[in-house]
Amino acid sequence: MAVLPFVDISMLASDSREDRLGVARALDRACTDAGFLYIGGAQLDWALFRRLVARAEAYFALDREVKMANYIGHSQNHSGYVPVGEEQFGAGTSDLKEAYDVNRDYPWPEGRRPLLGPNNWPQMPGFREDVSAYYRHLTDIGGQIFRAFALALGLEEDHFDAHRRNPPSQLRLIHYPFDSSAQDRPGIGAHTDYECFTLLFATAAGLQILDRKGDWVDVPLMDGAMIMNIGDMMEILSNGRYVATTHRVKKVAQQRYAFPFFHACDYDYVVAPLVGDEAPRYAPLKGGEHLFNQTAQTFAYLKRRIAKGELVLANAMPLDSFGRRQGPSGA
Ligand SMILES: O=C(O)CCC(=O)C(=O)O
Ligand SMILES: [Fe+2]
Repeated sequence: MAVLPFVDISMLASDSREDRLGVARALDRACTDAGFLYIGGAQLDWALFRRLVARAEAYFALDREVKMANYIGHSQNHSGYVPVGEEQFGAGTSDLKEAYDVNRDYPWPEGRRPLLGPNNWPQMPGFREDVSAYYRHLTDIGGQIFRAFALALGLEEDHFDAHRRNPPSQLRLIHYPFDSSAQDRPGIGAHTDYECFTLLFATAAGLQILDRKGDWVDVPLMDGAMIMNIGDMMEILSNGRYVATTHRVKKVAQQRYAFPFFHACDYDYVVAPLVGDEAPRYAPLKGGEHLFNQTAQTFAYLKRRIAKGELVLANAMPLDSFGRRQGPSGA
């Protein structure tokens, strides 16, 4: 079992800079030591979480044909239903999970990007409203945490605000079905998250992280807390001070729902180390491009577009370019 640090972010909502700095220091320590942590705080609205679970349960219980009407492979900006088998992390293995993916709902024609456009919503009363309310809530919490990271990295507190006007942050509703015959398939293969940081809420244990020794360890759920982890882009921004920890969901022994929210900066924001006069250890990359390139390497519909020559990736990096390398037990 992993023993992860816990950070209470309540004081990020305080008017006192000293209070906010206190949280920033705790966050800095936790991210330097572990890269995976629990966060709790008075600003987390648990009623929104419960409504999200109820919507997910109702949605995933629909027939496959109904869900396929919103197949993500029909969308132009990566939003919609992800059937079992669509995502492949390792060669020859596909994840045993289905999902519904939404982005920032961006209706305007100007400024669209491969991961920024209008969301694809299912015909299910209340789904759009509750998922959007959760999305807005997590966007607010994420904004507070971005400001704490700015303080932790010695930047102006509002440093990231100007780079987060329309970030293509993704919210995934993931359902890992119970299947007793599939114990050896990964729920989700080993990976790092691509964005700055992820806030995860899940209904059951199952997540594992790769520790410093190269062993997979279980991450237990903690009551009243979300799980947070560093992604590739924060590893770059912090010049490796925080590391994107490799994780997976292994051998699902019970039905499970998980809701990761991946906090990104604007699509065109160039992600480069932001730490003073230290020598940069990472080459800059375009945030949205990295996110889309990594996504295109795991989703079957995007791989098909690449194979047909409809989609050409620029500057794509291997999937395991960040974080600690895979442990001895494999994916
Ligand atoms: O299901 C989980 O707990 C984690 C999911 C995850 O790692 C991801 O979607 O990137
Ligand atoms: Fe992940």
